[in-house]
Amino acid sequence: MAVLAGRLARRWCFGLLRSPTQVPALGLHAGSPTMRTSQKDFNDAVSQVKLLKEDPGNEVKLKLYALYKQATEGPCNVPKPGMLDFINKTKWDAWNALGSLSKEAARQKYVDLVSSLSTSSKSPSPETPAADRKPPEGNSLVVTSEDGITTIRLNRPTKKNALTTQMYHDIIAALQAASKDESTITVLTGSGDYYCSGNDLTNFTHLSAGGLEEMARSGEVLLRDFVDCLIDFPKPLVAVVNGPAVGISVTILGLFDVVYATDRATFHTPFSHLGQSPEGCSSYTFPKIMGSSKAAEMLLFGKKLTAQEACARGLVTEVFPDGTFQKEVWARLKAYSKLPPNALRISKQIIRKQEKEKLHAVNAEESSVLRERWLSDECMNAIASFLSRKAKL
Ligand SMILES: CCCCCCCCCCC/C=C/C(=O)SCCNC(=O)CCNC(=O)[C@H](O)C(C)(C)COP(=O)(O)OP(=O)(O)OC[C@H]1O[C@@H](n2cnc3c(N)ncnc32)[C@H](O)[C@@H]1OP(=O)(O)O
Repeated sequence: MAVLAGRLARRWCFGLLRSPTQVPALGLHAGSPTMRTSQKDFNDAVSQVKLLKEDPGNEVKLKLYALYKQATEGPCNVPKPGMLDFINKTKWDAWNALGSLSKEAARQKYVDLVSSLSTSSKSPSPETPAADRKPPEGNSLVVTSEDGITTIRLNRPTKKNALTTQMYHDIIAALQAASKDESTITVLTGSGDYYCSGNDLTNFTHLSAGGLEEMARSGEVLLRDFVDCLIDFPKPLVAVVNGPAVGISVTILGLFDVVYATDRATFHTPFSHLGQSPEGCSSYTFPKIMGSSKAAEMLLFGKKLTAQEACARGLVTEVFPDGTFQKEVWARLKAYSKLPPNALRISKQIIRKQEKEKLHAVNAEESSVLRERWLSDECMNAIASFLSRKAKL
């Protein structure tokens, strides 16, 4: 019963706002600085929300929800939902945060907010440069093969390429195909300004009938399969880090053969902030790559590294100026892809062979520890906090 995060979010915010039965008759007057907002203004704003051309995003939808409740029912007067009821708890928090704001003031704020959205969500004019338009969220993963290079591109730029559960499955499938195709080198990269913002935190809202325990169990299996696939990948694996990288997109870098980064990239793993623990074999590869105290600074305290710092620590192979990043990196990879594929394969095998067994054991342990973490109060509170946009990591 996995439900995509966006659809879920849309359903819970817009669903509530769309029901006409939820627009009861209010008193006629509310205040703007000089004029009062009428019931009609408010009702019109409620109708306008349904006609918005662009999804205004979860943060705005949450504000609209809270203001609507405050405007129609007054201060939050229902019991706080349980800790595991992420979505209703997030909504309750937003409504409750409005405190004793009067119905009139809430109505006014609602109307103002909708009016600002209606102005900003007008379709872009034909003159809008293509680069300023957001590409549609169609294929979250794009796989291409050219010049001896198979490229797996994370393609959810509006969500900073956060990894949905479907994307983990798709990456596994893409890696399996790439390991057998004609290409010499395989590349992982991102679309837009981010490389990847890590695990999509809304993955945690996809509760099946088995509840939280079942979600954590299937999360453990998926994580282990995903990382196993990287450990066993037989060809040179290159990360082309086109922007900031967070969480699992950073931890798995220790399993890549080469990591090229733009100087705009940053690297951080905010596991403690999220009540979680390291994965991607980073509990083993990071201390080995950069020494235990530097690894601890990243894995325990979530220290964010610049690309240059990550390079100095050995996590990144080379940093390129952002302006020439794509050109230089792809030119180099094209040259490397002309090397004899079998020699590359065999050399990689020799380099990695000694480690494989250890890496699989580390992966299994990290995944199992994470399963427990996902069920902890610390983790659940952190996810709820992200979903209610209280925290930016
Ligand atoms: C038990 C089930 C699990 C199943 C899967 C198992 C697989 C294994 C999991 C392994 C464990 C992995 C751990 C990690 O990766 S931990 C790291 C998780 N990532 C984060 O904590 C980053 C959270 N995001 C942010 O802090 C910021 O968004 C960021 C700094 C990345 C960017 O900030 P900025 O202000 O520039 O942009 P916005 O915040 O406005 O972001 C734009 C929209 O993108 C959405 N977004 C971004 N990152 C994520 C994310 N990680 N998950 C979900 N959504 C994300 C953000 O909400 C915005 O959306 P809206 O426009 O709709 O508001």
